[in-house]
Order: sequence, then C-alpha cells, then structure tokens
Amino acid sequence: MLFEIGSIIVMGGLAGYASLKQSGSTSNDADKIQKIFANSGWNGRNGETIRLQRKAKFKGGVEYVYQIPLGFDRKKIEADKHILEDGLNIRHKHFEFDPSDLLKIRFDKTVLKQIKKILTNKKIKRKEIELNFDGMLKVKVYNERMQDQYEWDESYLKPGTWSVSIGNTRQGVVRHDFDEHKHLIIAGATGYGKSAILKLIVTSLVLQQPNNTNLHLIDLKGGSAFKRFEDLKQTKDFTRDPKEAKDILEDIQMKMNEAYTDIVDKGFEDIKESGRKERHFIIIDEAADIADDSACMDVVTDIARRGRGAGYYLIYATQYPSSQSIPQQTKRNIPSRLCFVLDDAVASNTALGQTGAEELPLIPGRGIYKNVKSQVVQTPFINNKEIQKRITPHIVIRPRKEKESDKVEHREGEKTGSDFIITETP
Ligand SMILES: Nc1ncnc2c1ncn2[C@@H]1O[C@H](COP(=O)(O)OP(=O)(O)OP(=O)(O)O)[C@@H](O)[C@H]1O
Repeated sequence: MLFEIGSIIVMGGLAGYASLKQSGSTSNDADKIQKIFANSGWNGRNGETIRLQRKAKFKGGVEYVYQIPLGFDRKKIEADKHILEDGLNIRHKHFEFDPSDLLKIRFDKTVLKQIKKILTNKKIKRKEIELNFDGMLKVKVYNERMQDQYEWDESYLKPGTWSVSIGNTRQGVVRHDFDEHKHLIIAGATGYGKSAILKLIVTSLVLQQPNNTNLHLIDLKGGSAFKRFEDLKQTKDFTRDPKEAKDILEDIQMKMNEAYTDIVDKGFEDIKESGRKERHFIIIDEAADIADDSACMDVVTDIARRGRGAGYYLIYATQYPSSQSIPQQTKRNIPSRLCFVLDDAVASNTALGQTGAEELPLIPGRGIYKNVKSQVVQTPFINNKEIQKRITPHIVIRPRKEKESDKVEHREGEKTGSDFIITETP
C-alpha cells in the first residue's frame, strides 16, 4: 500500500514537472525575435528594426508577422536562420515528455526503473521556425519537431509526368519537375540519404513514365545502390567503373547533340515543345570520383548546359561539394539543389549557394531543397523490398555485354551462365 502511494506521488510530481515545462515553452517569443534581430544587427540601412504587426496561433505553433524596414537584407536572415532558432530555444530546451507514457507504467518493484527509462529515452524538444517574405516578414514558430520519417507510398506518384516527390514539409509534398526545373545537384555527408533519394527518383521515373524513361546510371561509390536497376528495360547504361563512365558519357554526349540539333533545327525551344516523349537521365553518384578527369567533366558541363533543351537531364550527387567536383559552369546551369547535412558552411555555400546545410539536424533524409525558394524537407523513404517489388515487372531479358571484370576461365563443356539474365517482360 505504502509502495503504491509512493509511486502515485512520484508520478504526480513527474506529470506536474512535465506540464510546467511544456506550458513554459510558448512564453514571449515575439519579444525574443525582436531582441535577436537587434542583437544580430539585422536592421535596415538607417538602423530601424522590424515591427510586430500581428500574431496568430495555428495548430502546432504561432505565426508572427513583422513589418520590415527599407533596405532590409532578407538573404542574410535566411542564411542565418539558425541564430533565430537557437535564440528561441535558449531557455526552453526541454524534454519531450508524453504524459501517456505514465499510463504504461506497471506498479511493481521495477517502477522506479521504468520511470528512469522513460526519462532517459526522452528526446530534447526544440522549437523550429520557418521564414517567409511577402512584403512582410512571417516567422512561424513550431512547438513540435518536424516528423523524422515519411514512409513512401503510391500516393507520392504522379503517373504520366516527370514530376517526382523530393520531400515533405509541414505544408505538404514538394516535387521536382524535371521538365520544368531540369537538372538536379544532390549533396550531403555520408549516411544522410543521398542514395535513398536517388533510388526513389529512379523508381518514381520508372513507375510514372515506364515507356519514355531512359536511365544512364553511373555509380562510382563502389556500393550497390543502383545495382538493382541494372536490368530494367529503362536502363540504357550502367557502370561502376570511372573509365567506363567516360565512354558512356561521351556516347551520351553524341546522342544528345543529335537530339539537340534535331529539336533546334525544327525550330522548337526545347524537347517539351517538340512533343518528343523520351527523356534521358544521367545519374552520377559520387561525382567527385570523375572530377579529376577533364574529358568527363567537359561532357558533364556540356550536358548541364545543353541537355535541358534536348531532354537529357543530369542528376549529380556528391558528398564532397567543392569547386572541383561541381565546376562553376555546371553550377550555373543547375539552379536546383537538394542538400543534406554538410560538414561546414563552406561546403553548404558550394552546394547550395547559401549556408544552412551545416545547421541541419542529424536526421537521415532531412535536407534543404532549393529551387525558386529554399525549404527544409524530409525526403520520403522507400525501402529496398518495396523498390524491388515495384520495379520487378520492368526487368527484361537481354544479352549482357561481358566486361573484363566478369571474365572467368571456363572449363570445356561448362555453361558460362552469363549470356542471359532474369526473364520477364512487363
Ligand atoms: N528519407 C529518409 N528517411 C528515413 N531514413 C532514411 C532516409 N534516407 C536515408 N535514410 C536512412 O539512412 C541510411 C543511409 O542513407 P543513404 O545510404 O541514402 O546515405 P548516403 O548519403 O547515400 O550515404 P553513403 O554516401 O554512405 O552511401 C539508410 O540506409 C536509411 O536507413
């Protein structure tokens, strides 16, 4: 009996502590925002600062709308958004505590152990913000963190289009339309979702445009991320060898030139206007591995420059964004970027053209997608089993070119077994 009373007191105290901490979290963010602006020197030319016009609650947070002074540099604030976020969290970094956890507690001798476990499993809760400018500065302060994972399902597909889902925001799904935005650079430290999003892009293209997608897969990471796509009817080239990559790129360039001339000669602005249905996707995973090869990089630059009109779209991924792995001219021709967490502001600047990727939380799939505007997204996640299930109907039988690396000595009468592969047509 005494034991139970003791437990109830402990739980009551815990619930009170949690509720006190949670209720304190929304205190006076408007004042804090104003102070952070003043302390960071984010003023107009004559020193005027922002003025709060209104604030409004929405589910999960509060939006503050400020009037901005003349000469106010919004880019600076976008790049230094983390200063604002850190400032808002400085006194209210508190535990993410779910009172329903208390209901799971069993009243036995292990009660204290269970409570300790709940507390050690807690996550630090952090307010997150979103900035918008439309003549006014709108700061949305969210009390809850963005979801850490969005499982992919069929609703992410848009059959018959070249628009693929690239991320989720609190407002909905963000898509990259290859016919509109063309090429894409993907950067990010190892282990934060580059291969996962590349696999999702390939799968989406195959499922959305099975008859018009042509894939040229150059996987230089030494892993097996693209291997499962090698035998798709849509895959025209597949290599994991930098030397072979050069031949493939040169071949693509030749074909691209023909398509480009044909489209331009007929007076069309681009492939979309010409009515041609096929599109080519040159997907290079670990671009840094061909960065030393000037012949390869010349082709990459050319595809970035002229491929947009001819329907040859480049998806160029690297974990080492530098002026060498992403040459200036390539960057200029690829305004769309998806960037996962990076080591430092220099890398972020190189990959995105702004800082911020170095401040992303260490959550796989969390990135910044920059197009016309830049926004924080959580990329949808599709597991390998689901990919396999979806792409299997598109795997075809065809003769395999024997590569040097595949050659083995065969004894007389032994079947090589390398002439044909999986036998299914859609
Ligand atoms: N969008 C996502 N949502 C949830 N988890 C993810 C997401 N993307 C990736 N992950 C997890 O992170 C792991 C690493 O991702 P991925 O292999 O894509 O990283 P990477 O950047 O390509 O790393 P590396 O360069 O080492 O191959 C995945 O195996 C998966 O478990």
